[in-house]
Amino acid sequence: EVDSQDYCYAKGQSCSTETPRDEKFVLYDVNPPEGFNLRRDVYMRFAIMMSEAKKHERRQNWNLVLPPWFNLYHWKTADSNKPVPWSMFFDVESLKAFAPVVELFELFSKTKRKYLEIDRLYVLQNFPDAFENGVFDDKWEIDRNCDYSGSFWGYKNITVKETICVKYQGQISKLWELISLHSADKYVMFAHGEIPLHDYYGSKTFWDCRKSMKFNKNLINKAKKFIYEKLDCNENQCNTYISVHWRRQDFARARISEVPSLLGTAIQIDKAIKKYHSTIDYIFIASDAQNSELIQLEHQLKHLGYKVHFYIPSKLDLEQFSDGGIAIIDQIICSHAAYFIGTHESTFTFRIQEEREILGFKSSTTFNRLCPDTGKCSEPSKWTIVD
Ligand SMILES: C[C@@H]1O[C@H](OP(=O)(O)OP(=O)(O)OC[C@H]2O[C@@H](n3cnc4c(=O)[nH]c(N)nc43)[C@H](O)[C@@H]2O)[C@@H](O)[C@H](O)[C@@H]1O
Repeated sequence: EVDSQDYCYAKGQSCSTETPRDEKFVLYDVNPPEGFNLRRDVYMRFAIMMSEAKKHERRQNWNLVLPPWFNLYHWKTADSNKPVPWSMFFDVESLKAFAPVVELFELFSKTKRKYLEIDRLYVLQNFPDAFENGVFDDKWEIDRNCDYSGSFWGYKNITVKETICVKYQGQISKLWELISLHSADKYVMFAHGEIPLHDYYGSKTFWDCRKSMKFNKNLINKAKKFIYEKLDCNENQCNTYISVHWRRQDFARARISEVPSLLGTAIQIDKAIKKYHSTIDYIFIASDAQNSELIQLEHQLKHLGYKVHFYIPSKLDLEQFSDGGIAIIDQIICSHAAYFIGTHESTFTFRIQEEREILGFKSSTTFNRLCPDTGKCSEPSKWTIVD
């Protein structure tokens, strides 16, 4: 470990309180089955908490460690048992301009440590009854010492001094109350980071943080090249194509009251185009569907006179970008379309909608959903940008 005294003397300074030794770190992890796009929202909760901390004198030395992408349930193609840094998907300099974040590997290189011992790991858990006495209060309660079944993103050289289970509900800023229980702690981790909620969802700070989540340049370039070559557009707001996020797999099996059949999807896309943009004949479809379903949908839409495009990664693209990068490229292409139709309650769709708000599209071109073939179809929630 770099000794902060040596650091100060080497620089010929007297040691102020702001030395590397004083830097403290919050780490967090998310429930393993949660997907990529919910995890992006969990990051925002922590990033906003850490950025707000800069306003408090006693919290200014806290940093957030970006949890590597590791073993994601939906990512089956690439080598998913290697921890992937955030720079693969995001512009980390842009994240840093919003909040004090470091990649996990940077933590090792920064301190020249070979191992990391976390002072305290809080395993967050839900209260059995969130609405005790009919009200949802923000509260936490230390439960007991307990075990953690996570694997620290595959890092064998991370250990913990003490693991504590805590029932927790409410705003994320209350985590400071837990942190302050042991003021000498330098490395504090929260497991089940998805449990604390945003302090203010949809606020200006929320959107500032969201805007800072710029994608990795290679992914943007790949998506823009596709848009230019296949969808004939070189602008931020394209008027040459309509995009659809067609979430299938578990949604098609377990949410049949909320999603359309294959034929129903083609009919709805056709209707939406006729209603809003009758001159457009390019359709871009992002989907997690099986190839056989994509071929059938393409066939239906071609039959109705449309030119259908999918982004199909080459083997090299897959190796270079991995499943996560391919999903982002799909999202970027959807974001620039004249009109977007998403899947109800898919976080993949939500992130595209946010991107379109940032790009300045009219909300009426963004908050549209595929409906079930029959039965009720509620309006999608509209989370519009606050500048
Ligand atoms: C009901 C919940 O839904 C949640 O999914 P939902 O919010 O849509 O969105 P995600 O949490 O991102 O999970 C879906 C994953 O499936 C892939 N995927 C989905 N749609 C597309 C697409 O259009 N293109 C590409 N390339 N990949 C796609 C992608 O790997 C993505 O991370 C799940 O994470 C939860 O486990 C649970 O199933």
